[in-house]
Amino acid sequence: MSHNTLVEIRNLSRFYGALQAVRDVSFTIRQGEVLGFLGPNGAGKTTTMQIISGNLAPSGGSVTIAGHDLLEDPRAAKSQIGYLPEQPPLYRELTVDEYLDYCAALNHVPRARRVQARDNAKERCGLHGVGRRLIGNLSKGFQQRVGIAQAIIHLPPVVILDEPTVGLDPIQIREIRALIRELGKEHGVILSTHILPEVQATCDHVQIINKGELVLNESIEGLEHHMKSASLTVAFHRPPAQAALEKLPGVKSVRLEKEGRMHVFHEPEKNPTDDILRLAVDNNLGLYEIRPGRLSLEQIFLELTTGVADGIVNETPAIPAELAT
Ligand SMILES: Nc1ncnc2c1ncn2[C@@H]1O[C@H](COP(=O)(O)OP(=O)(O)OP(=O)(O)O)[C@@H](O)[C@H]1O
Repeated sequence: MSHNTLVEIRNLSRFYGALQAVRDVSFTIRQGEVLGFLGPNGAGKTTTMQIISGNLAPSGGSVTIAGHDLLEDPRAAKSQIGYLPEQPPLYRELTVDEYLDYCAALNHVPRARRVQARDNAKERCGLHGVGRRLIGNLSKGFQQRVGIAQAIIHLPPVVILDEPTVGLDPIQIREIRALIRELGKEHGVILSTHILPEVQATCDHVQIINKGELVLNESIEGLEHHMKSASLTVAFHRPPAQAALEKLPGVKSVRLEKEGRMHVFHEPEKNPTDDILRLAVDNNLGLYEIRPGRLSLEQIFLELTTGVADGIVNETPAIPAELAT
């Protein structure tokens, strides 16, 4: 484990009866990194988060948190983690201060340091001024801040946030994302979400899980590269059969558009431009346009999780309303 690796997951798996919800998943998180964990419903995100946070036993594999093996030394490993589950564990009848004091005690913050820990967490989460309010009377955005404050009250190196912006309005979403970026400066953060722009707005690294398997593990820069380099738009006066392009090395799929135009999706490491030019010249296809396409994260997500990249975009990707919240 390198000196700034905070979480190391090796060959993690989890069965629910016959269903394998997580399959041989391995990854690491370093200090100062916000990792976006993406996947469609039922992909295995929550199961993975619950295992890493020590709330669910894996069927196989290992989890090491800040040097502590979660299975061999669960108490030490869990003390290094702050966890905001999908349903924040809030007591609506307590005030914010009462609740955070309780969480500090639960996380073994020494009694003499609890007030300082509480004030520090409130400060970082923008909760000053609401310490005496009942949690049940706060807006959803403020309740979510309280949920994040309980996750960081003991200053854990690793913070795990499961869908932290679900149900918030756009202003609250923006504030919580800014808070997550802020947390990422000091902690290693795992952010589970199915909101794609959230990953682009807050994360340094992105992972996509599908049917329990990791299908993408990339830095945001790597993803940008993938977005730019994984497709070509080509147009012919006398278009070839789709199958002729699909046969070229590196080509994954071809989509027909109007006026002899086609989108060619290819392996990122195997650009078929030369082969397409040769095919066009050898067969007199009247090639009049060839240029790199650009995929949106949504298209990469769809391609990896359903095998279909639906359409191609120009430099400003269009994101459907339900994903763009
Ligand atoms: N306690 C359980 N018992 C049986 N099956 C479960 C249990 N929890 C989850 N599953 C199944 O395991 C798979 C992965 O579920 P999980 O909740 O980890 O996915 P997810 O990616 O978090 O989905 P979502 O985005 O819908 O929350 C799903 O098929 C789900 O139905």
